[in-house]
Amino acid sequence: MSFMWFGTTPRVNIRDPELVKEILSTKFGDFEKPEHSPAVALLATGLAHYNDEKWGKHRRIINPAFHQDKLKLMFPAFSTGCAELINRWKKLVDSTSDPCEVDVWSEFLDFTGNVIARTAFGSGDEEGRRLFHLQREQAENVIMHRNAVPIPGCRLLPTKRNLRMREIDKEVRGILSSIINKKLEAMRLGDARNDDLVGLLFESNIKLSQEQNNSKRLALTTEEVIEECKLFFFAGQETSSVLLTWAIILLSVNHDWQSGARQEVFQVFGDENPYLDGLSRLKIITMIMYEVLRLYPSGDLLIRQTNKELNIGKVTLPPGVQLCISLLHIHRDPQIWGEDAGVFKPERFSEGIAKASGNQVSFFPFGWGPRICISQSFAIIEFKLALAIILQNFSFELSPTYSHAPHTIIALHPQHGAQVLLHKL
Ligand code: HEM
Repeated sequence: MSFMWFGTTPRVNIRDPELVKEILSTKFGDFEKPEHSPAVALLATGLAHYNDEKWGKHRRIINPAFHQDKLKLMFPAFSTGCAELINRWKKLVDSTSDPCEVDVWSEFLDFTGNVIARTAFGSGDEEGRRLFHLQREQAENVIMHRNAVPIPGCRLLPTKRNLRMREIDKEVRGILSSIINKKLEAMRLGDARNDDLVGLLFESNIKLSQEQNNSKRLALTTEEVIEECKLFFFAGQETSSVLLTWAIILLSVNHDWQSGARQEVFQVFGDENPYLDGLSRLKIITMIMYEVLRLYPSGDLLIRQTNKELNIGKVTLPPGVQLCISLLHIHRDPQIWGEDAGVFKPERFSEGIAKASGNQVSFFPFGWGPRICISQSFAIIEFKLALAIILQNFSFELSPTYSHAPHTIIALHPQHGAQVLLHKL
């Protein structure tokens, strides 16, 4: 445990798996996620109203969106997104020379954004696509905001960027309100689909209201549903695109693993389009995914803030202290993973996560405990499907223009892009 200051906030760095377990599994109310800065809040404040005090044990009932049966309904949206990606890459290779250089980072941002747009609002929904572009622009503005020299009150000034951020927020809210109202009307007429996120949110919202004294009032207000939808864009796009990006980079330099994974995909699916049930039979791809998430966890830092005086290990902390859990440090700690902790070795996971991590909380790319990622299954299916289809259609190697510079801006990005050379199979 080490101490530091973050501005005026005291911070404690946590590296010990036992303490990680203690902090992440502590019952609701002892810790909260710290509030977002106002700039990030414009992008998504959903996390703020995952307020434990307000939602208590019901907090997760509003998010059943990614249960296995619901994922089946969403699978066509994943497949359509993948087909579009592959067709675009094929055209690119055909229109240039083979091999063709592609920056997979920006490609995967588009892909995961499209998947979220479809799974959130229904296939081919233009409003979903518009939202995705607006939220993407908003994310870029937030990043520039975070990189700017912090001058107190500067966010309130009517600068070009500040005005644009508010304009985007207004348009996003307008589109989401219209989608939500259309859904409500469809539900009233008994004509609502429940295979997209908004439909599922409403379904669980009504269920929760019924559980709460059979009240007719919906548990979530429209405003809260709007924030929920914004959060899904924010939480679901960057993380998944980062995972696919690092996987392609690592497989570009580990050709034996790339060929092994391709062989496995052909064994399970042949030339057929991958289907949901078959994805769970992809053992090598699962090992690769875990090893990528170990070395390049999409979100590399989890933060909690003490709500009251608490004993953490042997130390008593006052309220208001931030606890920073660095996934990067723990995932790469040689004392836990051995001297080759920094080396890509998917075989570590050949007997599962518990064996690889020595039965301790030393591998937790999706978080751990009560606030674990609600969309873990969604993200895993999206990853396996996309990688399987890419491997069926292309081989790839690192481009000479690629320079390895992982850096954290919200998620662990490749700073200068992720250029690879694609060969059509
Ligand atoms: C590779 C993909 C992903 C990774 C590595 C990932 C990782 C994480 C982690 C580490 C947390 C816990 C944060 C904490 O404890 O402070 C989290 C929470 C969350 N994730 Fe994901 N995530 C991924 C994909 C997604 C997707 C696709 C969505 C939505 C469609 C999503 C929605 C959320 C939400 C809403 C939370 C907040 C849960 C809460 O606070 O209770 N994530 N994710």
